[in-house]
Amino acid sequence: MTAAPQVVVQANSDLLAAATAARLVTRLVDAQAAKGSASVVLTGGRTGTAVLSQLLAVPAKDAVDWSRVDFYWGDERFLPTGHPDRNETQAREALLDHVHVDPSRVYAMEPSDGKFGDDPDLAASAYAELLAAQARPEDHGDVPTFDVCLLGVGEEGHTASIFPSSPAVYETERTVVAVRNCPKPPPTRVSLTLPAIRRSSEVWLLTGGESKAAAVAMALGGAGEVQIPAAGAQGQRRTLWLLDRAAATKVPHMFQPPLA
Ligand SMILES: O=C(O)[C@H](O)[C@@H](O)[C@H](O)[C@H](O)COP(=O)(O)O
Repeated sequence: MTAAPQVVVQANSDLLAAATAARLVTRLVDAQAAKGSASVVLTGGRTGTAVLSQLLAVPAKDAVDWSRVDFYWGDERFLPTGHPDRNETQAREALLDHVHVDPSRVYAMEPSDGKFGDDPDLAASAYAELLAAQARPEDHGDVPTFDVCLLGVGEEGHTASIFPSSPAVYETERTVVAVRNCPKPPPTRVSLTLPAIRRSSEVWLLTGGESKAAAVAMALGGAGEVQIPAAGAQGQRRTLWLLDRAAATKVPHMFQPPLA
């Protein structure tokens, strides 16, 4: 059972990133208060990376014990270590290098020059094994119950590196897969699958700009996940669409906030 979508709209993309960062601090603080640690799945893309940068500006950011946060990725561009286009590289530059994380709790997906060489299938299998090892009995599966899974959304409705009508979107068993011939460069990636994403406690889809309005409207309007993979990204307890006004222009009326 997953949670029906909720929509929160901010005036512009900067406010979207800042408000999401503040919301994330609160979510991590609450998770740590409840169980001593917190887990977050990071996303690549402009919006996701902007949220990480904005986290540094959140006055209460150090209410989070960053050494007790488990960091995962929803997807990774399959590139060499330190490549500027890797989501890990961008996340380290935006946030992880600036707060006191526990390096052993930062779970990056293998690079293309890592221990599995340039085989993305082996890198995907290794990450699936890592997730299974991190899962506890109460998670009821081979993926930890991530406190929050951050996801971006593409113009054609992709999320993570799960693209419309792609082999990844049809995956029902594996939790992590290699993605080849990706329409968004670079072509080779490693990605969580929708079944893995749906093990999250909360899924936050964050996107802005007019170019995303159609995909957002279709996802919230009932499109299937094969056509709009972001529509299949739902959390066990909460599914939150965090938008700016430009991306929300076509959101179905049922999601419009009550008039003040
Ligand atoms: O590795 C990636 O590229 C991301 O994981 C991808 O899913 C991204 O989040 C969306 O394409 C949105 O990207 P923007 O926020 O830059 O539009």
